[in-house]
Amino acid sequence: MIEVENLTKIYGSSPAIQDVSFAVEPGEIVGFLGPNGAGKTTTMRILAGYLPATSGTARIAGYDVHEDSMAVRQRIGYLPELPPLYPDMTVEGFLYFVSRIKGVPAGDRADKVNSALKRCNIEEKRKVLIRKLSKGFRQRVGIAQAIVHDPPALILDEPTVGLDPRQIIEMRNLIKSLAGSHTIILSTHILPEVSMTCSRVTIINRGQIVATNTPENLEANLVGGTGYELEIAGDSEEVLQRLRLLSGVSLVESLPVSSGMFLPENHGLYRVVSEPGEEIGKEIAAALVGSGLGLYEMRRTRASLEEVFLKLTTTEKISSTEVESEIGENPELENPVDEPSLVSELESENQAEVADFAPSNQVNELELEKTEVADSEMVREEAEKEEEEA
Ligand SMILES: Nc1ncnc2c1ncn2[C@@H]1O[C@H](COP(=O)(O)OP(=O)(O)OP(=O)(O)O)[C@@H](O)[C@H]1O
Repeated sequence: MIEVENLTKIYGSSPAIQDVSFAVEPGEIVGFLGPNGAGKTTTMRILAGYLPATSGTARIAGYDVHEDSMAVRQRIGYLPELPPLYPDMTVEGFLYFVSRIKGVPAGDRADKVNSALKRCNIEEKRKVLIRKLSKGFRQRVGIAQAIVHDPPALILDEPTVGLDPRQIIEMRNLIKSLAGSHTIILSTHILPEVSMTCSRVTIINRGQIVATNTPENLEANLVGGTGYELEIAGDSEEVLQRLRLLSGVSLVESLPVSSGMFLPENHGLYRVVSEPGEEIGKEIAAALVGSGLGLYEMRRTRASLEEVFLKLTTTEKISSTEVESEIGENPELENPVDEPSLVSELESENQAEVADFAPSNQVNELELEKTEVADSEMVREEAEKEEEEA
């Protein structure tokens, strides 16, 4: 559903992302995980058609995000880091408005809006002005606007940023409930987000993909095999010998008893690590119990996703002088453009024009962003007019 091949984006002379490739299968939720500045937002914006890549391709449902941006926009829902909501519209009015912009036929709008309100659990807020909503509810309205036209793919950029712990849980549950009927890519720098929400994770660091796998496999690969910690009663030499005789074992050792920990006499702590990919918990238990040794505790231990993440992303930080000189050289950093309005669908014609005349997608980026801002202002006015009429 989402295919990204060798995507590169260069700002000035520094690459924000380099040769990024990954794919998201239909119905999957993939986490795009990386530390600050890794290139997540850049990738999400390219996927959503709001930023042209310097090179490489990205396709959604078979359509190129640059060449067929109109077709792509009809097939995606995009939640930028700062959702573009109109504070003086009611939730319902805003969703009607968005559904119209997204091309939902007039006769279907009520159904689509009701369904988005229901799925995001904001039905009781339908008549409330957006500016009166808490951050958590605004974020749900942000998701509702992304799904109101029922797109097959959702691109969510840091969907839980700024939410309190309860709102984070609610948002994760909402995202999980959307999987299956939607293919989702969500960017985050928060680890539990991916292990709790995503079936696969792609880790990006300093603009490059450093790993793609399920959270479980990433953890298992780091350790090599599965680790087991055991509390066993019996002669220590005999215990070690029994464990070493097991097949599929790569390491057996006795562990020191930490101070403050009480163990009955004749009990000891041990650690066993299996060969890569082997699960030998049952065999360990059978061998110990079969030989009359007392197995009091057995616990599987694995590297946490946090360890994997740190291992893959811990690199030297650029010095502040480098950052300053980067800012000095690049006017875009000094004058960042607002996150594009979701309603800049209207820009598509202008964008097509820009694309026609620009020799490479690198050239038209500033034009594209200017168009986004201009359109967002135009649409804001239109939205206000519509609200007054209502
Ligand atoms: N308009 C721009 N001009 C110049 N450099 C930029 C621009 N936008 C982003 N960058 C740079 O590109 C790199 C990737 O930025 P990006 O915003 O994609 O990272 P991120 O992973 O989303 O970070 P965060 O988690 O902090 O939002 C950073 O070094 C950033 O400074």
